[in-house]
Amino acid sequence: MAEDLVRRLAALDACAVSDALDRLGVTGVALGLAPLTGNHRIAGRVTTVRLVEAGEAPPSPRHLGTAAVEASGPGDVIVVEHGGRTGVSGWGGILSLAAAQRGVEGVVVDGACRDVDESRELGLPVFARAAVPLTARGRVVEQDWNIPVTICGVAVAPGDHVIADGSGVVFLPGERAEEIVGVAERIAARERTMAELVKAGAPVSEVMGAGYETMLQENR
Ligand SMILES: O=C([O-])CC(=O)C(=O)O
Ligand SMILES: [Mg+2]
Repeated sequence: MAEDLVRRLAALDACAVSDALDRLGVTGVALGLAPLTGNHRIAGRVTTVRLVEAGEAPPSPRHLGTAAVEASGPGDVIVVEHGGRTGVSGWGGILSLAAAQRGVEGVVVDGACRDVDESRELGLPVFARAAVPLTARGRVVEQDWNIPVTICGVAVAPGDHVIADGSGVVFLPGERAEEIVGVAERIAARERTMAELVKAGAPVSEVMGAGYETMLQENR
């Protein structure tokens, strides 16, 4: 069931899901993140990590993110609350290697990451605010993982779903994911029909007429 939902979500894109959120009046678009490792689309269930400034949490005997990596696999996306920090990395290449080995779908960081070239070569998609060479060590630490976090102002909990592509990152609250995916599928189907009409020579002013302007207000 959960796997089926991830498969259906992965067949969509961030814009169709964003439109579904608009239609349903649900918050979930995380503004300010972009794919740093190439053109990817990822979708999956959320595993969370929260980072804080070193000194705000007891020193840890393990590097940030490692527990989340070891608990994750195919169908999972690791989501790192990094407070929007762009001056220090909240994710790196050895973490990406371990995540790729486990089949993790990708990583979302609300802040900067490093070793971007390594992650790209591994084919491990990383969405973040920026790239920076500065290590996390001595600067930020993991305060906790598998807990509710805030990503670009959006409340995100373990078990929520996420889709990310070249247009950005969109979260689907756990209890509404099925409903949101259903609405997004209908929006995507309608857009496919519109694209076919444009390819067949229909005027775009008609295809994207009043029906397009109001389609996110309709209750169907
Ligand atoms: O030290 C760090 O920030 C983490 C790092 O480079 C890696 O995971 O390769
Ligand atoms: Mg490294």
